[in-house]
Amino acid sequence: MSLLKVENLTKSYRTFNSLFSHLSHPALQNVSFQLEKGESVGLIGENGSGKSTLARIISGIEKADSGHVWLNGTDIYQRKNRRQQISVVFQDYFSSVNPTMTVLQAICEPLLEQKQAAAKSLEPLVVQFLKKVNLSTDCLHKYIYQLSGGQAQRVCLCRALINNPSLIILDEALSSLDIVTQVQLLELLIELKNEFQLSYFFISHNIQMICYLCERVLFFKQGQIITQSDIENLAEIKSDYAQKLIRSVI
Ligand SMILES: Nc1ncnc2c1ncn2[C@@H]1O[C@H](COP(=O)(O)OP(=O)(O)OP(=O)(O)O)[C@@H](O)[C@H]1O
Repeated sequence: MSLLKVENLTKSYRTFNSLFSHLSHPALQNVSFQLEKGESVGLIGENGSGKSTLARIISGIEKADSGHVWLNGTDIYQRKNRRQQISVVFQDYFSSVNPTMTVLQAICEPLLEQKQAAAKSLEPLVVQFLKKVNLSTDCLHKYIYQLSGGQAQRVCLCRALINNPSLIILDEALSSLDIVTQVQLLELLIELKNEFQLSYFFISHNIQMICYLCERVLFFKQGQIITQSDIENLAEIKSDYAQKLIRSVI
């Protein structure tokens, strides 16, 4: 059984063009794909092609108009399944976590929503996770706004890991970091993947990062997967659109 099965997802947004009429704009059109346990899949596509909409729907933040998302054979809209098994890290770390929380509070928050526990009692666990993402325990009582971008994104990774998920969605999670920090975090993601048997759904405009982290890549255009390829066969891809996206970075 696949870890993730996405079946015929369709989503449209309404935009009002006057007080009384609206236009329906399709963001996703019959999107289907599967991701196996332990596999990491990249998603690349031009701006506005619907990548973040897909991420929000798979993670259960937003609902599709039609279609299904199955995780380990269970519908993700059953809240308890989603919360424990899918985590998301977004590009904008300062809006993903409340900047006035301490690192301890921010990392514990997903667990506190599930369990009746106090942040203090989870401190030893948080310290273990900080070590895993190479953050000093000196950070524990710092506020999020006092961290650098790279440190804040490591905190977001800790938050994502603490629920022991089987799938982490990374939506442009490294895009706003400098190249040195990007490479450090890519290496860290690979270590964490091996240690926790994770799968990643990695959304990026950068095919080089996708090649580094993933085994397969989906090419997205106007809300549809137009082609896909194993990373090792990328040179043989036929689609002009996919070739253009590959050439735009390499
Ligand atoms: N909440 C919303 N309300 C209305 N339209 C939306 C909403 N969210 C996204 N859209 C529209 O849906 C389309 C897909 O947007 P989305 O952000 O998913 O694309 P994307 O591929 O992630 O873009 P980018 O690479 O620029 O981040 C766009 O036309 C966008 O304007």
